Amino acid sequence: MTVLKAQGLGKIYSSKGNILTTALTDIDLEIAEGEFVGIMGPSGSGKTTLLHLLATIDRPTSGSIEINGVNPVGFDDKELSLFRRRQLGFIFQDFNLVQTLSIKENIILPLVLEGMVPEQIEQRLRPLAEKLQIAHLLNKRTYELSGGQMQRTAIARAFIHKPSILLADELSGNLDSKSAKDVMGSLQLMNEMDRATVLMVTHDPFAASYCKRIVFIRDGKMFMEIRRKNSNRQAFFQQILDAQSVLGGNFNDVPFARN
Ligand SMILES: Nc1ncnc2c1ncn2[C@@H]1O[C@H](COP(=O)(O)OP(=O)(O)OP(=O)(O)O)[C@@H](O)[C@H]1O
Repeated sequence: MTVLKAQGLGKIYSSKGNILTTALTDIDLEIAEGEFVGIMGPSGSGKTTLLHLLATIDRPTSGSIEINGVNPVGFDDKELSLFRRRQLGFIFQDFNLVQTLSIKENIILPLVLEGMVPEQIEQRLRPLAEKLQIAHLLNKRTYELSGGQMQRTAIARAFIHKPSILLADELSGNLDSKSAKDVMGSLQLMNEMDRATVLMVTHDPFAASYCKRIVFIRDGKMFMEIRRKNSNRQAFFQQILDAQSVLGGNFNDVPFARN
């Protein structure tokens, strides 16, 4: 089943003085249920723009987007935020957790907003927290957690309402290599065991090596796509590095030692 379908997506920004910047041109992207897709490309190639369009945070200049068969084009702001809250799960580089809430309160927030009863919330929370190895942290506050623990909390919050797709923006960007490994392993677990559909933007070839498919963009256009053939993540990591060298440009590379 197709979860996300983008056709002919284009984005032109106009800034002060009527200067136009073409950020994206004619992007087609289809993501099926259970896929784990990475978007990579040199700095300024349009990755964040693409993620914002797919997340319905920004509107395309041309083309269309369907999420779960729904094109949100005519939605007003209120309908759009409800659509986003129900259909999408977000994971950000800086975690975006609420500091005044406990870890548990942070995770269950999407269910509380939907008015779910406490027993049902608990039934959703427990197995998810255990799977992400944060069950022992539920009564703590965000400042008591490590970066990796905070990001696993953010994954739990993004997934607890069973969104159609998880959208992640540089989720390993603020993490040391051990935490990045744990967080990517957790995301992989959600993908493999719970069939979470994941789309992530990343600069980091190590994080990207957990994906099953990588879409490379350059100068706002689709450049190439590579797929992981088997469970050999190290081989895929090498394939990603090779693709980056073909692509050229500034990738803000991270040390390769992580592999
Ligand atoms: N709000 C904006 N107004 C005008 N131009 C913008 C805006 N946002 C992005 N751009 C331009 O659009 C192009 C694509 O930017 P985008 O941030 O999507 O790239 P990126 O691949 O995410 O880059 P990076 O890896 O450095 O974060 C760039 O030329 C950028 O300067």
